[in-house]
Amino acid sequence: MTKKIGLYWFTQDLRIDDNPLLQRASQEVDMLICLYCMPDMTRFLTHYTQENQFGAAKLRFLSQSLYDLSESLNALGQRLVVTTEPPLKTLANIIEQYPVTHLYGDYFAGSDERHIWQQLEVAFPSLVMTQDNVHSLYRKADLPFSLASLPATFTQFRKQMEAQPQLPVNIAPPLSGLPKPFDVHIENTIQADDLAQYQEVSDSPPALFDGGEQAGLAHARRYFASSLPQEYKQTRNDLDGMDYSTKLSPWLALGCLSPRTVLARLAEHERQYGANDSTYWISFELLWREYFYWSALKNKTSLFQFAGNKSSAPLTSFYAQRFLQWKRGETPFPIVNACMHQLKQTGYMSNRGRQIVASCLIHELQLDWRYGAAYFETQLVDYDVASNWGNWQYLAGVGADPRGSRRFDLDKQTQQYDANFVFIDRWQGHCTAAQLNSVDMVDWPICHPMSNEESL
Ligand SMILES: Cc1cc2nc3c(=O)[nH]c(=O)nc-3n(C[C@H](O)[C@H](O)[C@H](O)COP(=O)(O)OP(=O)(O)OC[C@H]3O[C@@H](n4cnc5c(N)ncnc54)[C@H](O)[C@@H]3O)c2cc1C
Repeated sequence: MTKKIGLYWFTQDLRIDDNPLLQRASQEVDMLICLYCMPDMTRFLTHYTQENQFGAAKLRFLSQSLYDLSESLNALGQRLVVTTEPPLKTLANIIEQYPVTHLYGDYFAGSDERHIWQQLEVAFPSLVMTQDNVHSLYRKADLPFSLASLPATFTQFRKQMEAQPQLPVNIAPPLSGLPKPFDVHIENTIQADDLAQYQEVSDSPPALFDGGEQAGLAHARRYFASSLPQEYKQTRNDLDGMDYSTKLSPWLALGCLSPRTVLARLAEHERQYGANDSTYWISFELLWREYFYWSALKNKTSLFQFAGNKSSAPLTSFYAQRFLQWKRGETPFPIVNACMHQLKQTGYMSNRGRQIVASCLIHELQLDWRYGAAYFETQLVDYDVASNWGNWQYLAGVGADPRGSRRFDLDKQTQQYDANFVFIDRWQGHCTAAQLNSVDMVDWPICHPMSNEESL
């Protein structure tokens, strides 16, 4: 009998625990290839961000996560192949050159991955291709509506999901082993030792997060064993520190942690400490993540379009200088600068901070929101296509917000969240020379009046 050879394409599902798709592959095929293709700075990203590489914290977290996955796969008798070659070319080459019978992949929220999947479906009609929801809390069959009738707002979505008799938090049983690896020759692979070396980027500050499933599980265990979730709702809008919010997003974003596992830990916490408004609010935020995920699947490429899912685009222009100031944290707004420095150095920014800097880019700097979203994509350790682009659209008034765009008063935000400038001082937000325009409407350099000291 001919052997069944499977190819598992890892993307944002870098884990063994609660991975129903890997579970399925382990039952269906005799041999398996486990593949991950490193993300690259696409032309789109380079164009929108004027950057040519990802942030150091993001790369470190990713490589740690891949190293951890590779170790876990080894322990189950498997091997992870990591390549810098693009996914479509790599997948197509493997399927053409080797007797691959089955292909497995997550239900990707990203349109690039979905496009690749569709191209493979057309090119290899006899290949058995299986997708499952590894990244999300729900599976498609759990939704009480079809994707086409996904509610237009988060509140409607949440109400319908919460009205379900019981949240379907079925965690896949642990894997006891995996089919043997099938040997393939792939160009430009990265060895596990090199992934380990990636972890130490010499000139970057100490990392906030350790990548990988083991670190993610340990973090979730620690967080939910503490009393922190009891006051989450009161603290979640803080700007700095590790304890004011769950800090689960980096592991959730790369799929090192399953959202179902997080909900199970939350339920354990509630049994031990009691449920309150704050513990409920953690599941509320996870529902936001879920809403953005299903919206991305429904809205497809409009997630990246200027007008989003509206009929007309916002009125903006492009000011290269302003965008550069925003990225570098050199705007006239100290709180924005502090947040942007924090992002650059750590790969992380609080939810409040993200709302503040996005509002600044959209309203004060009057830039196209996609420049901001793309820059976040290159820097965030917890970058998630659906949550990132969905939140940006929401704030720009072209997404799922029934209220239209949201402008944050930056002075008020500073008074409310950093009245004593502790955060601004720590992240060096004061930028004395900052001004928005360096040239006037006919490109003539603007001379600002000299200060008293300079004029003496
Ligand atoms: C402009 C902008 C861009 C963003 N980009 C991303 C992104 O790329 N990846 C990402 O995971 N989150 C993104 N968020 C959402 C949110 O800021 C982060 O999830 C949160 O700050 C992560 O920290 P935490 O895990 O401590 O969150 P917590 O406050 O502890 O929340 C728990 C979990 O709920 C989810 N969550 C919380 N808030 C949101 C939200 N607004 N939208 C979607 N999910 C949410 C996350 O999975 C988070 O880990 C963005 C928000 C804004 C305003």
